Amino acid sequence: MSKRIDIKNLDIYYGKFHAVKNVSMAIPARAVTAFIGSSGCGKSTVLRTLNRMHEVIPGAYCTGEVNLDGTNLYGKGVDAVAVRRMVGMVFQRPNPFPTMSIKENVLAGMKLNSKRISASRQDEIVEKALSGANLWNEVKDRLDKPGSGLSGGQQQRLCIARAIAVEPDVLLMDEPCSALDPISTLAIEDLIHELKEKFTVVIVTHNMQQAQRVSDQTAFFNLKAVGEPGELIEVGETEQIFTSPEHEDTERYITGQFG
Ligand SMILES: Nc1ncnc2c1ncn2[C@@H]1O[C@H](COP(=O)(O)OP(=O)(O)OP(=O)(O)O)[C@@H](O)[C@H]1O
Repeated sequence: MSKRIDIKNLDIYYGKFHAVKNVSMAIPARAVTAFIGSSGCGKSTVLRTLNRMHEVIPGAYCTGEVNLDGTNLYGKGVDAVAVRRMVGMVFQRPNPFPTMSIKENVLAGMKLNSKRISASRQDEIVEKALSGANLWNEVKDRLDKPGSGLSGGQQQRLCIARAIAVEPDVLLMDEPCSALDPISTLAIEDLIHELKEKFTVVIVTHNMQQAQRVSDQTAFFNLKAVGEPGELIEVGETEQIFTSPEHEDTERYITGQFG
């Protein structure tokens, strides 16, 4: 569990559109890495290539390497479904399966991955994943009720439970708090602190305070002009990026002068 990622010379395209140019960076294990940058610079695009999720978009492809503890996720014979099991994802809007109970939602990924799980093992997995997502105490007495009956913040924690139930190595989060109120946001941020003990976490956020609160490392992406590909401008320890960035564009972005 918890593996490092090494991105090498990654270029990403949507058909003929070159969306992101030549990204190389390391993402350490057992740490939180934040992707920041103005709208359209390619943060979500890069995030999606870390578990080959961009491949569900017709025409989208990338070149270069994404190595998970040394294994290239784009190497010959590597199965995209197996990759998504190792590298889980949580989206902007909580998206529990509406017709499924809380318990079924947690087990949804497991059932896709393995044939039969005994009832007692299912109970263990559900309790462990919901506890890991800080939701167990709130839902343990209503596991058979629909997941869609929970509050927005609870639904997002349910989605995190669903993602961690399959015990991935990496957890990708694409603006996981953008649809949540401030209290639910703080609950998710606290949870992210705990998750990094077990998982490598990568989070896209527009919220500078959030990047500073939750991440150990920050990567700043930028776009020279509309129609140009997004680029990684700099990556470093979060404190350094926010106190003494090397690039003028980073300084302007974190001080709110553009974006
Ligand atoms: N499915 C898609 N098909 C075609 N182009 C896309 C697709 N998704 C994103 N793009 C384009 O790729 C570029 C990068 O988009 P992306 O969503 O990765 O940026 P972002 O930095 O995450 O933006 P935001 O902060 O607004 O979410 C943009 O020009 C966008 O229009």
